[in-house]
Amino acid sequence: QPATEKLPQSLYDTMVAGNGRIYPGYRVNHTKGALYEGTFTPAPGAASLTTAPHLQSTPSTLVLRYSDAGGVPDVPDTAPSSAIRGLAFTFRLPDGTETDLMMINVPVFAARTPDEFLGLLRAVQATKPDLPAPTPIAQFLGSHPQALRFVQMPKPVPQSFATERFFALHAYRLTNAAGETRFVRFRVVPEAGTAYRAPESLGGAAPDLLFDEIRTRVAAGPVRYRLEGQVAAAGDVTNDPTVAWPEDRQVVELGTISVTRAVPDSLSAERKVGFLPNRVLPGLALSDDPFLQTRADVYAIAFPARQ
Ligand code: HEM
Repeated sequence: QPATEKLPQSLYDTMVAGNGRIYPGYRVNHTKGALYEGTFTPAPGAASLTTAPHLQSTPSTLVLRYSDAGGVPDVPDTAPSSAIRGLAFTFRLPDGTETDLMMINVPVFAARTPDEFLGLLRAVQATKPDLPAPTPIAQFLGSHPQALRFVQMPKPVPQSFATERFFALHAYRLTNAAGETRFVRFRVVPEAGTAYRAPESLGGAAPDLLFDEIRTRVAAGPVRYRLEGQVAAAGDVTNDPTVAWPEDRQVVELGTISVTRAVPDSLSAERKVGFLPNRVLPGLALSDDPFLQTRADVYAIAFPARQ
């Protein structure tokens, strides 16, 4: 990468190029999605970790968007390129204060740094059908075990967006009223439990299987998730989202997410909505994970480009 090249712009441009064509008004990644509303009620233990206002006692309203990764608006939900799914939230307090959380349905990422992620995107794009082995992507995966593990990780199609777990991946730095600071990774666990579809059940599945399902489910009653914070122990890595923290780390229940309503005319509504991994509030700060700032810089390019 030449020194003059700006990383966020390169990431954005490379994603656009990877899509092969532009869908005006749509996101360049997580293009297929749907907007919902709901509420968040903090759990009593949340304030032990942070003074962030949405994690005290006042409920927030939520705007949230379910998505399939990839750059194609009408991709089938069962396509391999849709296997990474997103869930992004804006929490809005009664005084208008806002904070966001962005999650995907895998607990670790494919790249250790944004620069390495750019390398992965470029290796994918440089791999043309008739190239001799080893192809650029095979070479990349051969020299980046975290990326190989990400590619090989099982990513079954969930029964529903309501039976999937989601992870914010990057550590955040939380400070409580006593001034104690801890690193936390947020995740969301479905109240219905996790449930996945058998691959042999997917033949002939409707292209909008999961988006149709969640609309019907929410219309019948609220869909609930638990927001949890996994708390780092001393020495746990906070700047690399490919490194999972051991599962025996303390997990604090932070509150209940209730998805209550599909936003009518989601397609035009979601265009005006954007989420940012660095939209934080006092008591909740970024860690030293370089993705948080670089991603925010990429999203700040992507949002105006689709208005
Ligand atoms: C350097 C790495 C990454 C790049 C370049 C990138 C880029 C993008 C872009 C350009 C969009 C569309 C944004 C918009 O138009 O508003 C997007 C959406 C999204 N990204 Fe990333 N992303 C990266 C890493 C991640 C990670 C690690 C996560 C998970 C924690 C994530 C979760 C999401 C979600 C959930 C959306 C959809 C947001 C929505 O529904 O509006 N991304 N990403």
